Amino acid sequence: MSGHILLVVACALVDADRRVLIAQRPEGKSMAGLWEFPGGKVEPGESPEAALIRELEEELGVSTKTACLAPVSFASHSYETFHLLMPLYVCRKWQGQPQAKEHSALKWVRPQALRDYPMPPADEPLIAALCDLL
Ligand SMILES: Nc1nc2c([nH]c(=O)n2[C@H]2C[C@H](O)[C@@H](COP(=O)(O)OP(=O)(O)OP(=O)(O)O)O2)c(=O)[nH]1
Ligand SMILES: [Mg+2]
Repeated sequence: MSGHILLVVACALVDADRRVLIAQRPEGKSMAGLWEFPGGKVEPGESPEAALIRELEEELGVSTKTACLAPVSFASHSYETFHLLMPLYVCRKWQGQPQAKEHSALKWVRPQALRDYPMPPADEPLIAALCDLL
């Protein structure tokens, strides 16, 4: 374990068929090419829910509200330069059609198929939690 704790919030959007939205990290970013749950860093003075609502708007162009965000689990993982603490929420109700505004691709996948997509190491335990829930 090295460095500071980085607080990142992430969201599994779940559609009517119980599929989950994953997004591919673009070239030029760390872990480029890996598939992740949309989300990002919580800014100073921001609540996790407000940060997630902001990130969903910025990254996907969808809007939702705190009442539509349900906590599922969290990731706690040591990367080389920071320790990631990442609450994962599920959201089943939002407005707008998700668009890849900051990612190179989006994909709706069944929970059991998440294992077929390379994800950051921190996300591994979250897949099981989602499979249990959905
Ligand atoms: N959003 C997201 N980040 C993840 C996941 N798994 C994982 O290890 N991370 C890591 C990657 C990054 O080191 C960190 C935050 O992601 P990020 O750099 O895209 O943060 P951000 O959206 O605020 O983007 P930026 O403005 O800093 O570019 O969390 C995940 O499933 N979703
Ligand atoms: Mg992000």
